[in-house]
Amino acid sequence: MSDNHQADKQNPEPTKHSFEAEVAQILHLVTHSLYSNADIFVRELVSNASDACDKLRFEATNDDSLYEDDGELRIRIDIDNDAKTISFIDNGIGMNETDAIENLGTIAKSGTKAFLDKLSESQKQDGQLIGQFGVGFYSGFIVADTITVESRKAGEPADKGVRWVSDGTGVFTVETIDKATRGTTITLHLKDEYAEGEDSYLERSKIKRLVNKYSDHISLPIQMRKEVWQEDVSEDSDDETPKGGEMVLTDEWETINKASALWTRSASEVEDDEYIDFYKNISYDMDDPLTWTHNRVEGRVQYTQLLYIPKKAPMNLYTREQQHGLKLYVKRVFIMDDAEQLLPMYLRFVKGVIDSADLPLNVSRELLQESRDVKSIRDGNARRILTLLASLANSEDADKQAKFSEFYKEFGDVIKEGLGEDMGNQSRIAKLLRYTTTTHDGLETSFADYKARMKDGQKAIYYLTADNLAAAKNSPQLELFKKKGIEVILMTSRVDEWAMNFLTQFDDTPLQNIAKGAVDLGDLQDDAEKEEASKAQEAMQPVVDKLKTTLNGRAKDVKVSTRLVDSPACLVVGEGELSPQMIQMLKQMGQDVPESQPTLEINPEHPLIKKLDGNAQFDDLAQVIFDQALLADGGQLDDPAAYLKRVNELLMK
Ligand SMILES: Nc1ncnc2c1ncn2[C@@H]1O[C@H](COP(=O)(O)OP(=O)(O)OP(=O)(O)O)[C@@H](O)[C@H]1O
Repeated sequence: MSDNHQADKQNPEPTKHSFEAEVAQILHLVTHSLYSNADIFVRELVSNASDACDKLRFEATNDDSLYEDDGELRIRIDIDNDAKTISFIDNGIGMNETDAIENLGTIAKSGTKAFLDKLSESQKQDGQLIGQFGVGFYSGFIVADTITVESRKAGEPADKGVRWVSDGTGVFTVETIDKATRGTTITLHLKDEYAEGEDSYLERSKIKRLVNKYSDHISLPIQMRKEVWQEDVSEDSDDETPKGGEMVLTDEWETINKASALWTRSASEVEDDEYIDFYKNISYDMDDPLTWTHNRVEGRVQYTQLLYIPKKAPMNLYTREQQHGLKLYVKRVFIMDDAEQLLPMYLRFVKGVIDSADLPLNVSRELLQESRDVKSIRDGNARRILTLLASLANSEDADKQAKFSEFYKEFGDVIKEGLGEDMGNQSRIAKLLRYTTTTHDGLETSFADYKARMKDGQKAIYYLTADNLAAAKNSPQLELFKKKGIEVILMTSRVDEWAMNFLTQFDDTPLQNIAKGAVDLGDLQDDAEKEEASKAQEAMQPVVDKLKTTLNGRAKDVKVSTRLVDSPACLVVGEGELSPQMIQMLKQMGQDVPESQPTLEINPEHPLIKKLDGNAQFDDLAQVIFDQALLADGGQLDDPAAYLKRVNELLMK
C-alpha cells in the first residue's frame, strides 16, 4: 500500500496541456491539406531523428560523456503489425519534460507564425505552399490518430524520461517515465485507412522505399529489423512434401540506406534524380529545382559545394525572416542550418550544402562572421552561382535560355541588390540584368544588347525609372528620345533606382538616368537645334523668372527644357538626388526623407506654357503645371484639394 503510494508520488497522473493556438492551426492544416502527400511523415520524422543525432554529436564535441558509452548514432524504424504502430527510434540528444512541452506544443519559429498569418484561406488548401515551411513532427498526424513520444535527454538520469501523448486535436498529456536508453522513440498509432490495404504503412517494403526515396542522403544508418525466411518444419518427419514457410522478423537490425552523404560523392556518380530528391529533402520545395552545381573546391580553403537554384521565389523572399538555405557541415558533421555567412544577401534564395574540412567543429555563428575562410567560401559560392547563371543566359540552347528567363522572372529583382552589395561582382551581375525598352518589349534586353543597338554618336546608355510600365512609357522625359528614335531602357521595379545608384557604367559606356541632371545628347543634337534652344531660352526668360518666384519653396530652379516635345513641363532632379517616385516609396516605408526640391523644366513650344506670359491667372496656372509634372513623375500631391480647386477654376474660365 505504502509502496503504491510511493509509486504514485514518483509517477503521478499524466498532466494535460493545450497546444498553442498556432500549433492547433498547423495541425488542422496538415491533416486537412496534406493527406495526398501522406508519405512525407517518413521524411519528416527521419529528418528530426537525424537532427537530434546531429545535435548530440555537436554537443558531445565539448562533453564526451553525453554519449553514455553509446557513440554509434543511428535511426531505427520498427513496425508492429498487431498493434498497428510504426516507431521512429533514435539515440540522439533526446528531450526532457520541459523540452517536450516546449518543442512539441509550441512553434518556436516566428517565421512560421508569420507565414501562417499570411496564407489566405484559399491558399491554405495548397499543399505546395504548406510544404514550403516544413510541417515537421506534426506530419505524423496525417496518418496517425495518436502519437506517443518517449524520450530521455542525453546526460540526464534514467528516471527523468518523459512520455508525451496526443491525438492531434486540442490537447496533449505528459508524464515522467523511466527510460534507460538515451534518445527519442516516436510511435504512430496508424489510422485504420493507413493500416490496411494498399495504403498501409505497415508494409516494410513501402517504408524501405520511402526511406530510399526521401532520406537516402542521411549520413546516419537508418535501420529496420532483419526479416528471414523460415521454412515450415512439420512435426511429421515422414512427410516429404514441402510445407512452405514465411518471412519472420528477427531481433537483428539491418541498415537500409546507403548512409553516404550525397554531396561527398563525385558529381559524375550522382544521377539527376538523386540530386532532385536531395533538393526536395533539404528545401521543403515540392517542385524540382531549376538547376544546380556541385563542385569540390580546392584552394586556400577546401570545401564541397552543392548549390541549387529553386524554380519559384518563396513568399518570404523580401521579409526579414527569410532563411538562408545553406546547411553547413564540417567533415560530414552537421553544424548549422541557414548559414547566412556563406552567401551574400542577394543570393539568399540559393539552397544547398557546404561541407568543409577546414573549419573547426565548434564553429559558431559569431565565429563564422569573422572567419577569413568563411569569407573565401562565400566569395566562391557567389562566383559559382553567377557563373552558373551566366552559362544559362549566354547559352545557345533554347532550354537553357528558357530556364534563365524563368529564373529572371522570379529572382531578377533580388540579384539587382547585388549591384550595391557585391561591388566585386558588379559587372558579372550587370551582365545578367534584362529590361524592357522603348523599342523592345519583354524582359529581354541586356545592357550589351542595348549597346549593340546604340545610334552612331550616342555616348551613353539611357534609362528611365518609373512605378510601372505604363507610367514609364508615357513619361514626358521620353519625348525627345522618341522623336530622335533613341532607345531608352525602362526600369520599373522598386529596387531599380536604388540599385542603379551603384552602377554608373557598363563596359566603359556611362549609364544615364534621363530624369536626372541635364540631358546631353551630344552628337545626336545638331547645331540648329542647339541654337533654337538658346533662342527659346532667351525669349522665355521673363516667364522663367516669374515662375521661379511663384514656385519658390517647391522648385529649386526653373529651366527651359530641351527634352520635351508634347508635354508642357517635367521635373528633373540632380545627379545623385532622389526622384519623386523614390521619395514617395521611402515615405510609404515610414522612412525620413530629406527634403529636396526638383527643377521644373518647361517646354517653350507648348500652348499652355505660351499662355503663361501676361496671364491674369499666372500663379494658379504655374502651380497646376508643377503639380501635373509631379503626378506624371509618380510623385504625390501634398494638397490634392487645392490642386482640384485650381484646375476647376481654370476650366471654368
Ligand atoms: N526525434 C527528436 N529528438 C529530439 N527532439 C525532437 C525530435 N523530434 C522533434 N524534436 C523537437 O521538436 C521540435 C519540433 O519539431 P518539428 O519537426 O515540428 O520542427 P523542426 O524540426 O524544428 O522544424 P522543421 O521540421 O520544420 O524543420 C524540434 O525542433 C526538436 O526540438
